[in-house]
Amino acid sequence: MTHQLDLLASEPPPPHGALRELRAQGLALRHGPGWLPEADRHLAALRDSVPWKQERITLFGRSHPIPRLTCWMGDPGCHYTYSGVRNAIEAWSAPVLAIKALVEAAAGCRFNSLLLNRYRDGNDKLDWHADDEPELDPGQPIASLSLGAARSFRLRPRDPAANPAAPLTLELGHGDLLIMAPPTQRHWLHQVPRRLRVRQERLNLTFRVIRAEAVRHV
Ligand SMILES: O=C(O)CCC(=O)C(=O)O
Ligand SMILES: [Fe+2]
Repeated sequence: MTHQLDLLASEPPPPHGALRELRAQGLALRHGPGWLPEADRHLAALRDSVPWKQERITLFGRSHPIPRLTCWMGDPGCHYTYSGVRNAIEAWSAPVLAIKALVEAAAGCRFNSLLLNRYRDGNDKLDWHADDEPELDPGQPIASLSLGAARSFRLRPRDPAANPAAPLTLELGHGDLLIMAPPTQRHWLHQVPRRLRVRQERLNLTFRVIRAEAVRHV
């Protein structure tokens, strides 16, 4: 079922576990508010078990901590370079595999890698980008699962001159699933802006498919 974006505000929320479609030019999303069962238990398990890292990026010759904690997980060989950071791969852990199985069933796709982000409070953020790195398979969806504090997730067309669709903001809450299907990453950018009033932390898991040709067993 396809909805008009401007009708969404007047629609009742979808039943638990259902995904609503959001479409615009070059954009194909499916959003399930509160989709994950037992979200509290998953949040506690991930918070305590994931080997969170404080990565740094170098801008104009100066090194800065990135404004969130991260962890890269995946099948052996699924390396991924993100904002110039070549992440060490962690092996899949049991708490993550439990969520991965549910997300794969909903997305209809097998994921071989995952970026976990931990926004410690509303000061942590993620700037405008698309998940369009060359090692990612552009024909596969990216599935994003959120736990903890609700945060705004903004999307806008990459080239507003070519794409007149209006920017949109989703509030991604505890247990929400957001599937970003092709060609979303090609035509749209997304961000998680700072929200200084948010004191609680939020975890986000983006499941991805690294192209077979890019898997390197070194
Ligand atoms: O935290 C989010 O909701 C988005 C994360 C994201 O866009 C990414 O990891 O590439
Ligand atoms: Fe992203």
